[in-house]
Amino acid sequence: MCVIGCGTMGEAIVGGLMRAGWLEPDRVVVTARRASVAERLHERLGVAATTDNLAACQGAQVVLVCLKPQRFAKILDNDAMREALAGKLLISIAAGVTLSSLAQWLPQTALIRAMPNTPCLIGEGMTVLGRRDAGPTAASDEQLALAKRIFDSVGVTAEVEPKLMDAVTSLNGSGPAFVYVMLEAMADGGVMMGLPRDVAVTIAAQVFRGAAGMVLDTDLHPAALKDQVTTPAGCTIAGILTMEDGRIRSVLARTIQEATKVAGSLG
Ligand SMILES: NC(=O)C1=CN([C@@H]2O[C@H](COP(=O)(O)OP(=O)(O)OC[C@H]3O[C@@H](n4cnc5c(N)ncnc54)[C@H](O)[C@@H]3O)[C@@H](O)[C@H]2O)C=CC1
Ligand SMILES: O=C(O)[C@@H]1CCC=N1
Repeated sequence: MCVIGCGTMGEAIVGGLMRAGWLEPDRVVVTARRASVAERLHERLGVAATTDNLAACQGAQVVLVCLKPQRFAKILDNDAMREALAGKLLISIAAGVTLSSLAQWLPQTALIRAMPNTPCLIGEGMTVLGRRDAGPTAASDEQLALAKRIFDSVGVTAEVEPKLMDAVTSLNGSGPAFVYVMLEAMADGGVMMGLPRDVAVTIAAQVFRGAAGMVLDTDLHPAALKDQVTTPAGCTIAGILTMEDGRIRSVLARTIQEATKVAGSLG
């Protein structure tokens, strides 16, 4: 396997794969733009690291591209790369780089788009996969299963139609940042009411973790879970009405809508 552009996300995924025992260090090569960065990656991850993207792709069966969207064309759209990647599986995690663009550059490569998020770093990621259902660049069921195994090692995976990748880029890829803003704001409220900052942040983070677990581990709708907390004439409903006065639901939903629009323009 090779990881082209091994930055924040690439390192999270490679680290997760090795921790899960899924990938031996001698089975992966990672790339970076600068030799000093490659050297540091080699030291941190214990894997081969190079600045030579072409050689890395030539020696790999599976190629995970973790470059920023604007770097894709320069690195992938050339004959040497087309030849190196023909008949192989390429998985791109970039926002906004469509399967159509990838197929134009690499018409003989099996292609999968994946949208992971930074909690992959701690094995709590969510990754959403998309592939074309026909044509020379459509990944096979076996290739999709392989991609799923890769990302299952750093969290949970799901599949959507390719046309929904911008929506999952926003909800899933950007989602952690939106949660951090909400978490920080709730902790600020605790600080305002006298809690020490570290205590407030720990409580807020555990509230998000616990509440998310309740949604995932029970069959209950979020609204039913909210009702469990909301004592008549109690403090929770007082807080919820304040949230609704601030139009928090439409603000959050529109956040996903706006980020989806921008995600679609990044490729
Ligand atoms: N950061 C996030 O939360 C998420 C990012 N993504 C997508 O993942 C991709 C990577 O994002 P990050 O890891 O955050 O970015 P990053 O900037 O940390 O990683 C990109 C890496 O590419 C390397 N690079 C640049 N030019 C290169 C070249 N010519 N050859 C080889 N390597 C080169 C850089 O050294 C850098 O380490 C982006 O396309 C982004 O849309 C997807 C989901 C979540
Ligand atoms: O903000 C971005 O463009 C990237 C894609 C998803 C998360 N971060």
